[in-house]
Amino acid sequence: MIKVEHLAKAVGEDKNPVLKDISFQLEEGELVALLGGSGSGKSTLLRCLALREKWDSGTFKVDGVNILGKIIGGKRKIRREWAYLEQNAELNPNRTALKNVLVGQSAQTPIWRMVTGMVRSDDYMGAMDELDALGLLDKAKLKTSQLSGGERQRVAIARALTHGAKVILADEPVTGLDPKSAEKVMDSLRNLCKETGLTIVTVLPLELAERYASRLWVLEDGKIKHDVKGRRLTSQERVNL
Ligand SMILES: Nc1ncnc2c1ncn2[C@@H]1O[C@H](COP(=O)(O)OP(=O)(O)OP(=O)(O)O)[C@@H](O)[C@H]1O
Repeated sequence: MIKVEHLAKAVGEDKNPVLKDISFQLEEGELVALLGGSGSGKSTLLRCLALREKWDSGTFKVDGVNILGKIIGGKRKIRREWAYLEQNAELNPNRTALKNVLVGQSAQTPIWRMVTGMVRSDDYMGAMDELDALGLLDKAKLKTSQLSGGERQRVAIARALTHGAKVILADEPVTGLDPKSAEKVMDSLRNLCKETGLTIVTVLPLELAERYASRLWVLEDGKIKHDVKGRRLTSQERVNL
């Protein structure tokens, strides 16, 4: 269980208070869509949760562990078990999809493995399983430069899962994709949440958010103004989107 209370974050030289008071509780397997007008703080919130930004204030607990406390283990837990996918997934274009999955993000991969590209056979099987689950088995041996945008996004997701991600924070994972590819990515994500208990917080266009997310958060004035489960937004709730 993830519990955030009173997260605040001001950005830039003029200390613009983008996040003023963010509080929520999240259970395993939820797929949360972050909505809000341009500049409402969606990316800033994801970056704070990924510990890419220092929090000004607030408490952050995961399974009872105080993440921002003095014990180092809390932050390490997030770095090991959570994956942050930026808008354009960084993959090595000259390596195959499989190699990109195997020799993943620097924080999670031993340096010798990144340099040599060497892998163990159980890692190989694990990576093939994730590629299969994301509908990419037949693309495993292609270089990622030969894949479509949606396929590359799914490789990035497979990489996060292979490296043990329990939570994925994804900033606009389907932006720039054609509608069919976007649906494929969202289908994969929704299935993973349902079947494996993966938790996702992601920025999505409203139409896809309402179709695929189990929960909708509307950010406004530095707060989660609406927190909606199991239904679409009302016209009043979507007025500033
Ligand atoms: N490093 C920074 N320095 C100065 N201002 C920043 C910085 N990061 C974000 N901001 C500002 O904070 C506000 C929130 O930005 P953020 O990227 O979180 O919004 P967003 O909701 O993701 O926006 P969009 O939907 O347009 O991507 C914006 O006004 C942005 O200009």
